[in-house]
Amino acid sequence: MPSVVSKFLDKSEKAFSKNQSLLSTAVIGTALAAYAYKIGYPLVESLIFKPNRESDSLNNNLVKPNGIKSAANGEVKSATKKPNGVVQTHGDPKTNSAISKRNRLMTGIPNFNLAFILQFIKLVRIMIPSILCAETALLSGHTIFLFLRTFLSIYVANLEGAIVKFIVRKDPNNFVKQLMKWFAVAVPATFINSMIRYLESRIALRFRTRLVEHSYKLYFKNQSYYRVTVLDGRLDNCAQRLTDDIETVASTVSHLYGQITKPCFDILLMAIALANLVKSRNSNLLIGPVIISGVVVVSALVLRLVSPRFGQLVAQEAEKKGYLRHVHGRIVSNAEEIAFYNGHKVEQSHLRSAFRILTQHLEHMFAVKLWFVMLEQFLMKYVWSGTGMIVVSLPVFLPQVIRQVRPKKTISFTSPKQITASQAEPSTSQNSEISEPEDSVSERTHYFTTAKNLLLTGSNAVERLMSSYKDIVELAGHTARVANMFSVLEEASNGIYHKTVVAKKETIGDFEVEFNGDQPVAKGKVFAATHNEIILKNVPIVTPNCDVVCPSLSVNLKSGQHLLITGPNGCGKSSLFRILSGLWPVYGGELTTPRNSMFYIPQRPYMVIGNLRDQIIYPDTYADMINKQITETDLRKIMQMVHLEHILERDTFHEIKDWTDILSGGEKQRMAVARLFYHKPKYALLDECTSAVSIDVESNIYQTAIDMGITLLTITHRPTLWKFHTHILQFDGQGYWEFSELNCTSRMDLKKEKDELLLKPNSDEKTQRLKEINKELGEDDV
Ligand SMILES: Nc1ncnc2c1ncn2[C@@H]1O[C@H](COP(=O)(O)OP(=O)(O)OP(=O)(O)O)[C@@H](O)[C@H]1O
Repeated sequence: MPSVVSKFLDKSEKAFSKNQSLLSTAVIGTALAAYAYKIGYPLVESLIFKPNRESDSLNNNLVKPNGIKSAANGEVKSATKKPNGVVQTHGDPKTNSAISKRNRLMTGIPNFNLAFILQFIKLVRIMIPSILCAETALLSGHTIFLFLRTFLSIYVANLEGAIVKFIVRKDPNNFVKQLMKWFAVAVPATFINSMIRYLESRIALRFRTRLVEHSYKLYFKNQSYYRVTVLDGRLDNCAQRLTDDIETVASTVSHLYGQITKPCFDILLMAIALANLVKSRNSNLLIGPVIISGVVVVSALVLRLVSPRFGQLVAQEAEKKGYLRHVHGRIVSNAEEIAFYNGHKVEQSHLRSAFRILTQHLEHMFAVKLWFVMLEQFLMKYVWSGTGMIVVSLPVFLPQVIRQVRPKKTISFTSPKQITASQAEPSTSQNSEISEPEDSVSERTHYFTTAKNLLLTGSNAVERLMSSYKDIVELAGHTARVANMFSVLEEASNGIYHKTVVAKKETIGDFEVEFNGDQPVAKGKVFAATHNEIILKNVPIVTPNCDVVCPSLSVNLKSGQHLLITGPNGCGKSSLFRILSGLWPVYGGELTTPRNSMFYIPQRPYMVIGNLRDQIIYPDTYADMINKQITETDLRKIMQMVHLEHILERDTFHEIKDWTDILSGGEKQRMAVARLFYHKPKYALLDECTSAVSIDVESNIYQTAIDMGITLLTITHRPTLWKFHTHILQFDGQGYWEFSELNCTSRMDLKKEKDELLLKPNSDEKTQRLKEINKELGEDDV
């Protein structure tokens, strides 16, 4: 069998021997052509198609959460989107325009450019707020250790040179001495290395803490967390930016500091050490550095030219990761509903699709990186090493060349020390004749090993500096996302919103939102109530999409006048609460509210992380409760008022549990009412907040609230609650409304008549009468 194979190989070798060189040339040529195409084509493409690409990618970024994105390719399908993102603004126009202008300067495709520098400076100011802070102290310590590390590298390079020299010289005594030194150096060297890593992690954590604190401050300022999700459409996934992106920025900046500082020290000190070494060999000081600098500069230019847009790629990756996390989050928070529906197929397909988008992007990134890294490695590993070898050989070969040209003049390879020694003892010429060749070889080995080590450290330093460029461009991607989040949060807290708006409905009434350029102006005036009154004078109800739901609403309500709000679905009842609470801008008219004396209870009650006590006192803390001199006995009474005493029989006030899952729908609603009784506000905005509570308990609750002196503004479809109200605001669903005193008896009669009519067989007369009654009751006409 082996003979058969060898014969076959023999034959094939003969067959291919003629074409072998041709074949190799073809393979190398094809590889080079493919490489040149891969590197060259994107360059040509970017030069020719650059403007279109940039605008495309910007558009894609703008429309994210509001436009509907196709799952597979991330294209926007929003058919009727406005050409410009509409900006909604309230607050001081001068400040707003200054903030917008500054923020506009800082946007664009993430790369190593002016926008990145501005964004980075902004983040650095947050991460290092002053010269005298913990971060500067840590950075100084880090710098000192990096510097010490470089010194040690030079010392070790020399030591290794000496060790090799004594091996070549066959001098065991000196070899052992140098080896002992080498082991002794290992102790501080390992300590310094560990300290460098420790300080890098500490700095990263400090930076992260600063950024997180700053972002939380902005996130919770003027309800920005609500505004950026509902009123503004620029932040696709705030959670991803607040967690992952901030963490990446902090760790990358901390890492880059060492990555750039250490090589700078290395290059500087290695250059000095190498210069001394070259000087000691009486060689030319200029040739080596000129050759090295030339090669490094050319390599850097080539890499800069062919470098893909890592910043943009990294920003897109973060965006896609954020989307995947968002889909996961939705499943976690709606697990029960999905399980009831058996909707796992749909949810799984959403997850898969989100994951596929991410993997497709990562594959694209890996492919782009492959070609770049190949070129990078070729230049840095092979071209530089070759150059290093040439430079190291120069002091060895050049004197030989010179000696051949000028044979009479002798240049020895001995060290300066030996030169002086040989000059001082001319009589020992016979000895030196024997020992000189051995000494000369060991000295040359010493020189070569030291120079090689120094050059290696130096070239590693330059390599790290150059690959830092890639890291900086990647950092630009994350920086852009974090800085952009800060800008949007800042603007949102100042009332500046950008949102892609879908086509408007027909204008209702004579109110139209006024635009300044592409910015709708919130012209309404808001006053703080002096006597706990609520007054709306010609206030329009306008949605974040700039749809006018009600053109002009006027209501005058005093404390003690309980208001019932009715109307068909989508007529603007909850929106009125949003305007009263200051969540939505006031686009016209005048609004007077006692904002701090109002307490809102939604239909879907929110359960906070914490124990049972925390559920009742929210948004107060335990310290607030103590300050208000409210005891657990008082809380127990409140629990009895809302008929939740049975929970106290099985649970204590102090156990932390997931109350969203533990409590039933009705129990959660009653818990929300318990909050109302704890806070005892002047006004309660009740948005169908007892729809899951039994009618008799609900009546009890309403009576208790009135007895406590709380004025009720209630949205409800239950006639049993009418009797607790004195006034009625009835919307007709067409933008019109009626505000009057509530005549409960006549309303009840109408309701009774409607119920009786519904039991009768269908007829034109019945339909006509039902229409009239529904209009009067402000109910949906079916
Ligand atoms: N965040 C939003 N962005 C855009 N439009 C919104 C937003 N919230 C509500 N709307 C729209 O505003 C209109 C009024 O909504 P609102 O919630 O006030 O209705 P509602 O009268 O409370 O209805 P329901 O009785 O069904 O609760 C609706 O057409 C709704 O689609």
